[in-house]
Amino acid sequence: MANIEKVKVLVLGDSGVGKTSLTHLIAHNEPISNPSWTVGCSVEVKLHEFREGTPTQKTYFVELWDIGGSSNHRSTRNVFYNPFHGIIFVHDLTNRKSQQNLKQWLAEVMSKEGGKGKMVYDDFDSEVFAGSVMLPIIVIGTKLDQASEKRLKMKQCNDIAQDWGADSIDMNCMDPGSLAPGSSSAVKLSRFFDKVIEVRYYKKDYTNLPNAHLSDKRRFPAPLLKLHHGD
Ligand SMILES: Nc1nc2c(ncn2[C@@H]2O[C@H](COP(=O)(O)OP(=O)(O)OP(=O)(O)O)[C@@H](O)[C@H]2O)c(=O)[nH]1
Repeated sequence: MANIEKVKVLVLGDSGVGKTSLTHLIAHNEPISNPSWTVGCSVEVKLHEFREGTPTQKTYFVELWDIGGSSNHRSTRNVFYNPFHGIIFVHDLTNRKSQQNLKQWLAEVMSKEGGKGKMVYDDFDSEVFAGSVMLPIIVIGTKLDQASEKRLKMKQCNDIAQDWGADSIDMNCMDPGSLAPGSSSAVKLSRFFDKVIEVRYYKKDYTNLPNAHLSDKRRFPAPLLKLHHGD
């Protein structure tokens, strides 16, 4: 176990959207009955089989950094942000505002004062790789069990994941079957973690990896965020 390499994934979204519930389900394969309000940050670890079922299969640790969503802690939580290798954006399907607020979460996590200067963020551009920092993301909508048909239709018309070109999952975090092995949600999540690991550990050889073409959305549905340094 000592030699297992790890990646760090941030879990971001408004307070109460279900980040702790989601993180627990991913890490333990079972729902949490009574999640407490996250103060600061809590970290869960998942063992992930990278490129499962292929000759190059390898085990990695995925650290899931569940960041407390309360706006009271906005000014201090940036200590948890860097460095990280991917982001799970979480919103509540019964609360449209929580989806819109993900833009602010994106801006918050990408703005870093000091050090190398203030970072700015571009629109998501899944076609751009070279010469930039690459960041895999995925958007997860929670409380599917409580969302009305009307709300889900509205979301389809105004879907932030689509706007960003990101992959997305809608799910009930209280249902242990939501991420059942082989389900489309589990496959999407597994591919997202694969992507995080590839960008983190295989970046130099990325263009030489088999099937490592952004246009191949079946293999790499998670988009990449292009970052650059601004003034
Ligand atoms: N029915 C239902 N309830 C959910 C779901 N996900 C989370 N909840 C409930 O929503 C409430 C808030 O969930 P948390 O996981 O604590 O939310 P959080 O985003 O971690 O909140 P903060 O710690 O304040 O940032 C809890 O009562 C959960 O049981 C879901 O998919 N379905």
